[in-house]
Amino acid sequence: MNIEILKCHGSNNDFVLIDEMTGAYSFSEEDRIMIAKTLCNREGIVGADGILFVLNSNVAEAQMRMFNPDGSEAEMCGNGLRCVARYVTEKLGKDEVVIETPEANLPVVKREEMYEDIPSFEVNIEPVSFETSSLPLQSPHQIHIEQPIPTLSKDLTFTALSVPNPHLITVVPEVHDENLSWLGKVANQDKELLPNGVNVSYVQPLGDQKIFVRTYERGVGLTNACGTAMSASALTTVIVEMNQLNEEIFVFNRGGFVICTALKDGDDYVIKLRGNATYVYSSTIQLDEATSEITEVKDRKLFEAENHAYAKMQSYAQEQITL
Ligand SMILES: N[C@@H](CCC[C@H](N)C(=O)O)C(=O)O
Repeated sequence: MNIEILKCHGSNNDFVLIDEMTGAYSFSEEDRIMIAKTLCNREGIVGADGILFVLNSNVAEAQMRMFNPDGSEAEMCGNGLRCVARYVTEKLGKDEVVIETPEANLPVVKREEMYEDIPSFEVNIEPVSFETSSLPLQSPHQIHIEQPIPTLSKDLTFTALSVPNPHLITVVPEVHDENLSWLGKVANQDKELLPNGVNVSYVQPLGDQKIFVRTYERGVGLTNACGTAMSASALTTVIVEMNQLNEEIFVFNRGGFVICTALKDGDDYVIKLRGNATYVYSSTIQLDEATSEITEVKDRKLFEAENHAYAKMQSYAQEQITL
């Protein structure tokens, strides 16, 4: 099969976007899983942290389905949603649209550039739940905020929340990649504790309304950034009174930065996630269904100017982390 792909990223959390609205595809669920495993493979020709399938919707301007490199489908993807937001708004010539996702129809809007020449979008991250049953997490607590999980760590405390994909957040004085990687693997192997797996994040405070977040993503491993994890982390720092509700929180990561604002509407929280949506290249690939191998890549078009602009933003972000 021939598939037109758009390689894109949010905070260097990179995706392959496939437009099923205009492309004459008729993918089965098995096809989508195979496509995710094949195209995300870092040892293959493309390599990515996930696939964004953009489909028609009966209730919104478009629908997003996100698949991890292991072929599992996620309830939500914050960085990916910004890329889909850009793709759909540009395609329809609008500044804001609603995107259907597995658990919510979410408003997305084009915003002023957060850095020179960086296309920037804001998306809603919701529904948010602190009920342990929403992840689910096997816990003696109905709400698990800054509590230990003895099978994961003797020293750390964790906050569990779904946004609506599942997250465990732990605030640490310093981020150690090896520890996080170990913790992420153990948490995702323990199906009694976390039957649906979990995204695990370390949050390092950097000052007033400023944090650094590193995430082990379910179905992927350590990534440069995870939009839902940064949103869940920002909200967690508000809940533990480290940062302020209704105020912008600058969230730095390995691939750049985003701006999160946690809001409360009655009893419900919602997080606004603002950040880049950058196109890397587009091309057409030929995928052999029998062998699941990419046999040809053609018409590769690199988005040189915006990649150059993003490199500048990333250098700025890395400077902020080390200040
Ligand atoms: N990188 C994404 C989250 C992708 C899904 C995640 N790995 C999961 O399985 O929940 C983001 O930007 O939110």
